[in-house]
Amino acid sequence: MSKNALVSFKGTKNINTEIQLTGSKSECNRALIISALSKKLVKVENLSNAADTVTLNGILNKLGVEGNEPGGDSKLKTANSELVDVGPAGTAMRFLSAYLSAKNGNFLLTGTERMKQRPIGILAEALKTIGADISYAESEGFPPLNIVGPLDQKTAQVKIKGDISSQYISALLMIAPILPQGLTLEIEGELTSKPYVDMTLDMLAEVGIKHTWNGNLITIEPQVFKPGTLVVEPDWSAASYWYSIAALADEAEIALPALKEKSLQGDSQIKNIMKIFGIATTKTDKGIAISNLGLTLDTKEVLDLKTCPDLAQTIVVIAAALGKNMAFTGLETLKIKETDRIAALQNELAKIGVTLTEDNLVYTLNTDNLHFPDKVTFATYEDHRMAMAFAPLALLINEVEIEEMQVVEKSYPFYWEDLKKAGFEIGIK
Ligand SMILES: O=C(O)C1=C[C@@H](OP(=O)(O)O)[C@@H](O)[C@H](O)C1
Ligand SMILES: C=C(OP(=O)(O)O)C(=O)O
Repeated sequence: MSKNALVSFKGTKNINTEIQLTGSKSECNRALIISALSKKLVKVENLSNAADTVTLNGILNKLGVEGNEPGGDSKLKTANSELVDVGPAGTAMRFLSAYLSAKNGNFLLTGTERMKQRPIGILAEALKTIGADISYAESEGFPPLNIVGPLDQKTAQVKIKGDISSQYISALLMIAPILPQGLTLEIEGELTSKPYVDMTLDMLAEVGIKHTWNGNLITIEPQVFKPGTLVVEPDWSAASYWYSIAALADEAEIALPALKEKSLQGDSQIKNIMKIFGIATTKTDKGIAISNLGLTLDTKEVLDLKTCPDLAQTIVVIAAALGKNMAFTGLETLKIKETDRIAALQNELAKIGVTLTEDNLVYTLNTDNLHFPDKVTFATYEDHRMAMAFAPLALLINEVEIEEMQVVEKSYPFYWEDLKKAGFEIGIK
């Protein structure tokens, strides 16, 4: 049964703590797929306890690594398909669509009701062009998918739209080395969430997979994985909530061990963005430390979040709470994530008198009527990032109630324990 968190922070708002963040779910989910494709020649270290990673790991372990090579005519003729349920994990859905297409077997790939509304047609059609046997089990263009593998490669050249989700591109790039002809992806339109494609290519490079990227063409030839270990870094998207806590506190010194300034994760750019809100990041022997310098900058610039969509809720909520009428671009993909994150932000910010309005793809905050009631209950819409972005408001609101507190498990299961460690009181209703 779902429970709500009652979050408060009594006394002076000084935060002095050290938080050991879990591994990046994006890095983990790539590492797990790469490890399976390499038939376990590649090992993974520092696996995250994020539910999305636990789910993908469980699925891959159950499927085993036999039959991971396309090309033969080993298709299973059986009518019975194996059910593969990713729950709410977007990366697992997208990466497995490609992975299962290349694997010998007959699969029904599905997820939560929300997952069935998150588009997958661009990836499924690209896979079909390559030679995969995929059909839509319910609605055209959406999960669940019927997949009969292994694919019989027809072509190495495939066009793919870049502006809906980078996960489609990462999914294809990871299977490219094991395809008999490799792959050349021609990215059409603007590439959204580019750092996630860089992360995929960097992790492939770590295990010996070379690529070329010229203009909008990315090519990976057939290649073998080099044995090795992919060591997962802590999650920078999770770190963003500690920047938010630092920004809303009166004073803050927060150590985040093992976090790397130079990271494979694009969300590490939170360290630059948060300078606007007076948060300094320093490198330490153990990792990084963040502190509140007590001065915020007046920014008139429009902040483009196209390369870091998972930071959007964190940043929009901090700006709203600090009364900054900032403007943002690059938020187009937020509508197809765990929930329609634009609508969710609009609904919940209204509870503190803030509006977020769109004009020509520019989203502007109006905080002229910002106020903090004694208690506010925030809905989370089955979205971990709604819970984690709004809970820090307990530094400004006497009591914050976060509905369905367990949503955080998707990427950061120990979020509530870590808040307690930092001095927050967490009641459960
Ligand atoms: O590849 C990844 O690990 C991810 C890519 C991003 O999605 P989009 O490419 O759909 O923006 C991001 O929002 C998601 O949380 C993780
Ligand atoms: C969008 C997210 O995840 P996914 O697309 O993998 O479900 C997220 O973690 O914010």
